[in-house]
Amino acid sequence: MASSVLISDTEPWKDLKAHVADINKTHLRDLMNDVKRSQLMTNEFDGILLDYSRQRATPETLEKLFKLAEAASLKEKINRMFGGEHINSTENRSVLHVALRAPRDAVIQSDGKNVVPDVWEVLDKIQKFSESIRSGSWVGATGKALKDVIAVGIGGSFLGPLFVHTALQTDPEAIETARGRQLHFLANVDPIDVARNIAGLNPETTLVVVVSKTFTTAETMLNARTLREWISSSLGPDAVAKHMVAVSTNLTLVEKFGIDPNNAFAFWDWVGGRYSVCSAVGVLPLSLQYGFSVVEKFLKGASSIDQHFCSTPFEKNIPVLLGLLSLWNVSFLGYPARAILPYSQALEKFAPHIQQVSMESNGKGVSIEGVILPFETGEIDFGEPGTNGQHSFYQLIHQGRVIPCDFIGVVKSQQPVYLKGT
Ligand SMILES: O=P(O)(O)OC[C@H]1O[C@H](O)[C@H](O)[C@@H](O)[C@@H]1O
Repeated sequence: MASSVLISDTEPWKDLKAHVADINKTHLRDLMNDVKRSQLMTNEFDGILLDYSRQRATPETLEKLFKLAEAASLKEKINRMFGGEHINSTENRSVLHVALRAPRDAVIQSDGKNVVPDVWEVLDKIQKFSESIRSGSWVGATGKALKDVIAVGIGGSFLGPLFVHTALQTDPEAIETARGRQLHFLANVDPIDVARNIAGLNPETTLVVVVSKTFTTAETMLNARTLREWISSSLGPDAVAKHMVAVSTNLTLVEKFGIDPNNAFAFWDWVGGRYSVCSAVGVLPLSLQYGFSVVEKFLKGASSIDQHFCSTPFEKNIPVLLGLLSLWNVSFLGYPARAILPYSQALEKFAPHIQQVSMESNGKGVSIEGVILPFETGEIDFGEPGTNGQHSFYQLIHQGRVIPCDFIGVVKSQQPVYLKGT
């Protein structure tokens, strides 16, 4: 497809537009009676089962969506991303968050350089540093071990790490490795958030991690200055070196702020802030709380789905299927919202994380060439764990508007409780 042609001007798009009328004649009840269709519309990878049989779509819809993906050169675009090409055209940068979780021996190039050794240099540094804090070999200004951590950051420097922390909190292995430690997140510029975070904490035993890709974000810098004052007014200005570290791509500003560059953990401009949870942004605070080996498992899981996304044919490719179905719902069927409904309290912060990842990326009013789009894009994501949401907004979903829902179930709970006789 020539880059100046809008996707909505292609034949596969027009074909899907016409197909909407066919789907409008069907009822989900009848679609679900078609056993073969239901079997076709499931897919499994690495313990994840995707069942999309309850979408308002048929195998024919899928065929048409795959043709649209072809017209959009989706496969080539995926290859270009993994190949380190500058697909972030507005900033002229590679988009390589996948390199953050690549195995040590992988080769991923950006601007003619393999970036994987740089990634592992920082991961090794995090492992060493977090072990020294956790073991008590690194102590604070008054000689006490640092058992509590406040991670200061907002947006992508907050939501991903908070999501993973919330998910790990009730994992049996992570409970053991986090014993005696606390991890807090300070994001809001409202001083109430500072007050809540430091309540009950002692600066003598607290480590502050300032997390900011740019190191200029107003909220984060104000909160960082507030905590610097909290530490230095209680322990003296020299204590800052022992009690504050940073994660950033802007190491010059980190040093200017007064943090020892040896205690700064780098990442790179080819990591979009909202996709940075697998960089030091997430790995440092989470390793301090749970130990590096627990966090490494998270990186391995992310790497596994990267491989799946990169190499699996679209018919079986879970991220591609989810993306195409979202496009179908939003831009063809006209459903603007999507509810994310995990039936697991551990996934409580999943919807806010996806909100940023999806809504800060998609839903633009113009094409990548700046041409105004004649159709709606991007979904409004919201969600709550079930069953809480059932007693709140499900009423509207049942009886009011049509809202496509992603139900997420877990087969084996982190915390199984079986009450006899129920
Ligand atoms: O990590 P920082 O540079 O402090 O940025 C924090 C956030 O700032 C802005 O809101 C950007 O739109 C977000 O994508 C980013 O995550």
